[in-house]
Amino acid sequence: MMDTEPTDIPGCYVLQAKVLGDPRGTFTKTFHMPRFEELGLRTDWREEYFSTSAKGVVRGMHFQSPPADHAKMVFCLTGEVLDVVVDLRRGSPAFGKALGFTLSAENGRGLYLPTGCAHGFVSMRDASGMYYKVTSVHAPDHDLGIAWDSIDFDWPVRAPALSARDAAHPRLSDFTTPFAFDPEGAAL
Ligand SMILES: Cc1cn([C@H]2C[C@H](O)[C@@H](COP(=O)(O)OP(=O)(O)O[C@H]3O[C@H](C)C(=O)[C@H](O)[C@H]3O)O2)c(=O)[nH]c1=O
Repeated sequence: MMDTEPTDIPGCYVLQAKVLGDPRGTFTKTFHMPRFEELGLRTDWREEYFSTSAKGVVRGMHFQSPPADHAKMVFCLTGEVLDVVVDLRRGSPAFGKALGFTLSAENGRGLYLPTGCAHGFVSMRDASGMYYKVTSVHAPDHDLGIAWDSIDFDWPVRAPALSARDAAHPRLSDFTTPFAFDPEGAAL
């Protein structure tokens, strides 16, 4: 059954799924409504999607601005990524803090991000598949980002493959956050 590990960003948790193996391969459950409710995690998901990335690709750092902001959960279904989250919530004790977590099909680890955090990753192997659930539908006008290399994080790549959009995001130092930290809601 799913377990969570708190991180140094309030409301951001590592999700540890149980990877069940047998001679055919593996079975990993990434969402279970009663368990998520028991863990105090959101269950009001509105969209899910997945992407595949070649080795050395960076996607991020993305978020959706209010009123389309969302909580997000991600799992790496194939390959391996270094998943990165940065806290953009004014007043958070971890404001501006960036953390990285190795996610892979083998380790069954996912990440749960509350609203007000930006998300990205670098693919560490070819064809790394990332699966997402988010609590709001895609809103192109609110689908924003921060330059991947402007956060306080030591990426293992120096010249990654980026989309033109990701190459053009503002730097964190030039960004005025629309998010405020809510100590009551930190668990979500
Ligand atoms: C997110 C999204 C994208 N799109 C379209 C827009 C583009 O034509 C195409 C690829 O979009 P984008 O380059 O933004 O995809 P990623 O760079 O993988 O972005 C994702 O990866 C980062 C790391 C995240 O954390 C975000 O959840 C998500 O934005 O799909 C849609 O039609 N619906 C959607 O919900």
